[in-house]
Amino acid sequence: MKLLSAAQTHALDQATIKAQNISSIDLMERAANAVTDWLFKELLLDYDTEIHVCCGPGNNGGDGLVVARNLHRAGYPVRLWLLPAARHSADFTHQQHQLPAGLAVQEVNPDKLPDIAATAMVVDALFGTGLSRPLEGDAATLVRHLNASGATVVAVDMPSGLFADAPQPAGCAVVQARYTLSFELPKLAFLLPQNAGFVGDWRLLPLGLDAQAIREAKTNLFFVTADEMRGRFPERPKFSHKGTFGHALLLAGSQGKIGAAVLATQACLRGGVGLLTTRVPAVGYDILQISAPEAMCLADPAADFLTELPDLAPYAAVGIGPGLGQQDGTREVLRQLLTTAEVPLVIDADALNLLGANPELQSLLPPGSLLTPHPKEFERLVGEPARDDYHRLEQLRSFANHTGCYCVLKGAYTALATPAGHIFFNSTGNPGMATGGSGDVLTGLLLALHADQRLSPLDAALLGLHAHGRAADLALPHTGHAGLLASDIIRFIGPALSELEIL
Ligand SMILES: NC(=O)C1=CN([C@@H]2O[C@H](COP(=O)(O)OP(=O)(O)OC[C@H]3O[C@@H](n4cnc5c(N)ncnc54)[C@H](O)[C@@H]3O)[C@@H](O)[C@H]2O)[C@@H](O)CC1
Ligand SMILES: Nc1ncnc2c1ncn2[C@@H]1O[C@H](COP(=O)(O)OP(=O)(O)O)[C@@H](O)[C@H]1O
Ligand SMILES: [K+]
Repeated sequence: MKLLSAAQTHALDQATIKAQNISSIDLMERAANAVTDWLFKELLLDYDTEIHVCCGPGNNGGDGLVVARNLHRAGYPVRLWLLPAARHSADFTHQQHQLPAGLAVQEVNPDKLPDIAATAMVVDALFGTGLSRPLEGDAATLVRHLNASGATVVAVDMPSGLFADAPQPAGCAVVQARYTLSFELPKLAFLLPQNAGFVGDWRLLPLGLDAQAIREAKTNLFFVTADEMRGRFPERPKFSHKGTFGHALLLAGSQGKIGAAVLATQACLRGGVGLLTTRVPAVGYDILQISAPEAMCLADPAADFLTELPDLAPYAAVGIGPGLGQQDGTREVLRQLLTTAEVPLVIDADALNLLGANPELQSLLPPGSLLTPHPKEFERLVGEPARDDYHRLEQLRSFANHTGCYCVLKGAYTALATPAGHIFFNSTGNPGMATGGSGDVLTGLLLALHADQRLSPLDAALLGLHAHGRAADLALPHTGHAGLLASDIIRFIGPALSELEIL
């Protein structure tokens, strides 16, 4: 799915109105009816629920007027609050004239704000994508009052005060929604950790926007859905053999962190690799052979950390990083790998930290490699803390662009930046994955997919990120969030990948 800016969203509304020969009021009715349907179906409101609908002066407010009208007609005791404003949009004014006589309407008085019980439901229709500056004055006062009430806030399109595609200054008033009901396409703001407290759980409601206009909209930001990934993982041909799926080399582990090598090894095997050789320091040899008999093990001459790069000739892809440590000898293994490898590289964990501590190594990165930092590793890599999540995305894009590499930023909605400047947000996964070893599993899985010559580097990365989160989602009913272990993710890699084989 494309992520569009506020301006593009507006243009898409206009294109839909033209293509479908409808009025903007028709589109507003569709939007507001979708919101009302959702409230009926999902919130199961009692007829004595206290409901407040707060409307701003634009079309977001217009949506709110229609929602209030719908709820009132359905017999709910709705109170409608209008924010004082010098001007209103034409569609707002039109909808204001359609309000039924029995519906209680009041203008917000900042000196006597509405009494709102903590058990109430509030529909926030103050501002949507038309927000042009941070909230202040009456609007900010009302928003702070709503947030303090403890009521369940359902935001229409956007939590009011939040920009769809840009940061707002710290401390600004922004609605803290329990749910945000947006239309058809998500907004970039929904995917960033700094906005989680405002957006709450977000849902996309159908609006029937013009498909051709969506196809033609230009963007370099995408939210990757399960529907889009289906059919992109090629089935295994009947006469395939282990050579068909590539021989991968994994460089991992150090004294006390052989577990990371084991997890990445097992995940790589479950990722469908044809053959896997794992290189560990000698201390890890027995452990690895016992815990992953399907993998071959090459012990380094050193006991506790890697000091020598094996001959790379047999391998279709190389992964490096999980549990590696940052010893000088290991740094030299990394340097040698970067200068000699002619196959795709997957670079994670301490290999990233070594790249951060030794920036001269970054110029050796073979173009097309995949790096998988979490935000802290990414900060070490670029050597500069991000101002906010939007700035971090720009750093990510610029890093991918100047190194010619694919670079991931891990977390909820993991982002993948490509050398061409696109950013893809992953849609799978859950907070149970915030536990040691989840990232090692990702590295192993990505390595398997990079060794599979049938996949482009981009498809390998997108499929790996999607399947990793999906495997954790499949494990969740068996473990719960707290009980989810990295090894549970490994168990469900197979089923997660199978889902992606079928259209
Ligand atoms: N355009 C369309 O056809 C549709 C629009 N829809 C709704 O319309 C919304 C966008 O409507 P608008 O473009 O009218 O924009 P908004 O309703 O989000 O806000 C614009 C209004 O708020 C004022 N404003 C902006 N920032 C302010 C601030 N900080 N303090 C005080 N006033 C401020 C503007 O001057 C303008 O009057 C969407 O979010 C969505 O909810 C939906 O009804 C679907 C159809
Ligand atoms: N709240 C979350 N929601 C979804 N995915 C998450 C969440 N927290 C962590 N993850 C995923 O789990 C993995 C954690 O990786 P990482 O931080 O490297 O862990 P480790 O180094 O312990 O293996 C990443 O793929 C990340 O996207
Ligand atoms: K809103």
